[in-house]
Amino acid sequence: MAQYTPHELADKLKDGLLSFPVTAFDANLEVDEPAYRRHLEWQSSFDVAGLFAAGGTGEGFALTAEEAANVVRMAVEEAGSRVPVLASAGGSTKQAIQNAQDAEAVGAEGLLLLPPYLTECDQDGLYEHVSAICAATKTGVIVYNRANAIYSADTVARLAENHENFIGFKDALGDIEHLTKVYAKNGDRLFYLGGLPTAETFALPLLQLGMSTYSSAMYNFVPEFALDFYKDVRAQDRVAVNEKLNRFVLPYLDIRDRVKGYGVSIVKGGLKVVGRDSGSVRPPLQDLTEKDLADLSALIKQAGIVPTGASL
Ligand SMILES: O=C([O-])C(=O)C[C@H](O)[C@@H](O)C(=O)[O-]
Repeated sequence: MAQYTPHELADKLKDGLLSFPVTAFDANLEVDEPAYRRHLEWQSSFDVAGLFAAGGTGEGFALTAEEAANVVRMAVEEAGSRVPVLASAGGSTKQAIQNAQDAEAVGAEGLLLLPPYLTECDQDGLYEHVSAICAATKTGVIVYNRANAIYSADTVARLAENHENFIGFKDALGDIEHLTKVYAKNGDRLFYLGGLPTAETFALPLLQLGMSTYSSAMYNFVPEFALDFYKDVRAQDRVAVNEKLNRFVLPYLDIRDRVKGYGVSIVKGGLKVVGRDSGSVRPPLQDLTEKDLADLSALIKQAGIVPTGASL
């Protein structure tokens, strides 16, 4: 049973950092329940505003619907009393409705709606797709603006007008003109979150466009650093943000960009480095090579951001 109304949820999420926990796998690449629960316990022990289970960093794209529902259930059981847990929904409209209802049944407070799979779509079709999902759940729905699902300012406004539980707009496109139009038209009716890969990189400029928060993948393995970064962003402390970009985030991008799909693999690599192994990534992703892992380890150490209690 949800503890927040959709609007209470939006209020909570918009003013804090958002965690997208990895899904732990064992040596056979099956979901590793104990390791996942340990990770959730750690992730929810800090001051984050929301925890999105089985998202992109959680390899939701590599989970079956049953696995995803199970992962969300564990997240609610483990962390739900401390921080609101949200789930992902994707695929066909019917599949996304099923994901939404599975998530609601296990106590998720909200939903991140991923783009439909393997097709093009235009505004009326997107409107119908999102409308059907909003109508099928009482929980808050956030659309993910990326790939084939680019929501115009008018479509966002139409959804907001017709669905009370439509609460948020997450962006992974980074088109300034588009974001300006969406925010200018919809203002505080929604909350806005940045979701470009390694969201810290863009966090300060996007704040000016109304995006008061973002999904932090690196929060998984350096939570204290990620939270400090978010504080600096919200304080609009450009000097502090730049210092952290130079000390860790930008050199981190250099390792992340060595192989396609490393955006997730590097997060699991970071967890290995800090002694909180969550296993390998599932195909089609690949684990960091030994050299890349060693470089990441050296960078975390050199940046002086080893999490409390860990030793490298
Ligand atoms: O679904 C997800 O994991 C994401 O939103 C992508 C990442 O969290 C992205 O924002 C990042 O890499 O920081």
